[in-house]
Amino acid sequence: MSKQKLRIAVQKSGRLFEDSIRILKEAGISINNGKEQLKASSDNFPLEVMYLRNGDIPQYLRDGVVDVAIIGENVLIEKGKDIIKGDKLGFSKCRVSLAVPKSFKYNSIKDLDGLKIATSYPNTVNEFLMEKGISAELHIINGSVEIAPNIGLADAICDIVSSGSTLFKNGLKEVEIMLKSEAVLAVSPEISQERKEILEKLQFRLKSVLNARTSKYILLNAPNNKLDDIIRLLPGMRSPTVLPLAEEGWSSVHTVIKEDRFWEVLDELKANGAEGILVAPIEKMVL
Ligand SMILES: Nc1ncnc2c1ncn2[C@@H]1O[C@H](COP(=O)(O)OP(=O)(O)OP(=O)(O)O)[C@@H](O)[C@H]1O
Ligand SMILES: O=P(O)(O)OC[C@H]1O[C@H](OP(=O)(O)OP(=O)(O)O)[C@H](O)[C@@H]1O
Ligand SMILES: [Mg+2]
Repeated sequence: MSKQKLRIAVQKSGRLFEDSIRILKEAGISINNGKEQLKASSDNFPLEVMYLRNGDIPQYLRDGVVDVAIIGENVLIEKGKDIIKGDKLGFSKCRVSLAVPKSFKYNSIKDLDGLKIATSYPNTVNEFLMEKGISAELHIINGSVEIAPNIGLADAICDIVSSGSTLFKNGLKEVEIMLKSEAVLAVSPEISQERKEILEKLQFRLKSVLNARTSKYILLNAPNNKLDDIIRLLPGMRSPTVLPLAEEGWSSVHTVIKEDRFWEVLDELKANGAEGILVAPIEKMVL
């Protein structure tokens, strides 16, 4: 095996840290030192982990000092348009939105023309406003953006929204969603061919973890005369496994299903005579 290691940047502390480490672990990659070290190696996969500030990661990727990173799409849109976005990782889902005080009579984006907007995402806001032909004065602040209207610093804000509770607590309402974001595996445009090969192995493992997370293994008993209908509802990976039950006229059907699809088809399965429906988690799923 090659001596080269793939260098991955992971947020040192914050919203992305725990889920980033968890997904690497579920992909079978053990990371030795704690994050106090700022740099750690895996002993069972050619990977070196650098713990960095989220906001600094696009520059490290651009310079080729790290090869890949787990980072919010929103940060790439703000300051890493030249970075390859890579696969979505399914966590840290949020949106970047404009919000105004509840009492603000908001009809359209035109209402923000000439006003002051506080944000940590100036490029994203500027681009959005420019597209709409609106000009506003931006106040760039790094945190606690939602407090800006209350202290008279701005008329509106642009920040990350997830549950909406920070907006609510600060008496604000979301009026425009500028973009939706989740964690992605971003890739440096400078990555070497040799490290790209390691990256492909990592991507394959991450996909298996993500497929497993969103899928369930389902087992049920079905009367034989309804098997065709039930199989139509549960196409599975290639096709379901059908095994005869000890009781004449009945079969056991085993298959894999996306979790959200399960709830959609449950009533139809029951209407077709399915019984004893069991749903179990899947640890890894290799397609
Ligand atoms: N409330 C939230 N819900 C879901 N995802 C979020 C939320 N807030 C932030 N995120 C996502 O997690 C990423 C990291 O957010 P976090 O607040 O931990 O870092 P930061 O303070 O912006 O960065 P740094 O590491 O530079 O201090 C964001 O870029 C965004 O993609
Ligand atoms: O819609 P909500 O679920 O309330 O989430 C949104 C809040 O979460 C983030 O802040 P965070 O808690 O990461 O604090 P920070 O400003 O210190 O990064 C973001 O900047 C918002 O303030
Ligand atoms: Mg934050």
